Amino acid sequence: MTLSTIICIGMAGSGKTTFMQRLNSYFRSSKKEVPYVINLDPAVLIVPYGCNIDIRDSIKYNKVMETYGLGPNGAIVTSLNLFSTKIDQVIKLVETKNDKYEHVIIDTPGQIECFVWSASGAIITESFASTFPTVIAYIIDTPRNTNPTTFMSNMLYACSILYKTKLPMIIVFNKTDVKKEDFAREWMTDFEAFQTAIMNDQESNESANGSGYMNSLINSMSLMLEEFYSQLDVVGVSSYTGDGFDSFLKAVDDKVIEYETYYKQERERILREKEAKEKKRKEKSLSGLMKDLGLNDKSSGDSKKQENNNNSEVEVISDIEEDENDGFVEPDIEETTDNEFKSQREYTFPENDRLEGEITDKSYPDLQKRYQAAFESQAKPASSSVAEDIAKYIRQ
Ligand SMILES: Nc1nc2c(ncn2[C@@H]2O[C@H](COP(=O)(O)OP(=O)(O)OP(=O)(O)O)[C@@H](O)[C@H]2O)c(=O)[nH]1
Repeated sequence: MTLSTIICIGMAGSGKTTFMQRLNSYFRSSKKEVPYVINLDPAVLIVPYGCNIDIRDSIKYNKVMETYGLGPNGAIVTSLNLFSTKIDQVIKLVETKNDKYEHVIIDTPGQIECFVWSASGAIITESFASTFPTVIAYIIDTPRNTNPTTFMSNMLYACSILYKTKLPMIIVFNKTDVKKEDFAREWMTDFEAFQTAIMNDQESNESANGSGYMNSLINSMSLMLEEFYSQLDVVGVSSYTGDGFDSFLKAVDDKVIEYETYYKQERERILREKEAKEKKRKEKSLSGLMKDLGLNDKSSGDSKKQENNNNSEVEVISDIEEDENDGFVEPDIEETTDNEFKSQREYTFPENDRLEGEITDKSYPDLQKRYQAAFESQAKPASSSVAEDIAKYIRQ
């Protein structure tokens, strides 16, 4: 069995959380399958579905605001940053579930830009995508996108996410119990129908929208979007009634195959290119450093070896920690509102490592020693004349 990941992204209020709740219950009732559920929204008050991993267990959003003096969005980004420092542990934990689960479903913050455009959002997405076949479900509030201009803006956002994440994407028109997604399908396949919608919109808003600039911009963009539409699967669902979830899961299966046949190779190629570039950059900066230190080629070769040796010994913080607790700690039951789901929780950060993410001597007792050893092995010894000069200077 191969685990695949579905990351739900969408504008605030598009219905991501309700969609996750329905998807979770749909898996259980219709597919007789239990999905592995992750909540990455640190600011949500109540999560109405059972979570296996909840960012709120590790990071207290209110405390992040207080501690760092941040506003709501800054605190979401900072919370994600803190969480992303431990993403390797989360991935390792999820990997151990490979035999038991088929799907991991992930809810993201409603403030879409906090996740999509932040470094941590990229790290989290990338970590999942490089370990499991990963699909983006872009959730759209259908009734609110009946205006062609709003529709176009939303599609451009989806387009930018597709090109940023380089992952297969399913456009999910949610709330079809209120408004069917047919109009959107038509706009996505028939350029003239979309032009007509724009013209109608222009006529009805003539007084408010005097200049035709916006509409001509939209016209040209819609041509560009044709290419984007061709890469998408489109489904209409109602998270209220459960309508359309069959098609959604079918689309997920198709996209997983697409991931395996196309995206995976493409990602690996990009990764190889990145690694080669990084290697070149490191070599260049190392030779620059050696030159600055006045070392000749032979010694620089030795130093390179030494550096490589040191690098191979360096562990990431979480590796050190892992030896101690393997990523599992007791969940903090009292502090959350959704106690009924708490028993499923599997992952929080260790208590002394919460929030500030500060590396203390207590948490990592040998870190200081290792830094010292690395420093001593790398540092250039001061010549005796320099030492004398320094001593003279101190005596003065
Ligand atoms: N009619 C209808 N309403 C829905 C549907 N899905 C969600 N809603 C409503 O849309 C509103 C927003 O839903 P949420 O699930 O909270 O949306 P969200 O995207 O998670 O919101 P944020 O996390 O705040 O960004 C709520 O009032 C839901 O009840 C649906 O399929 N049909």
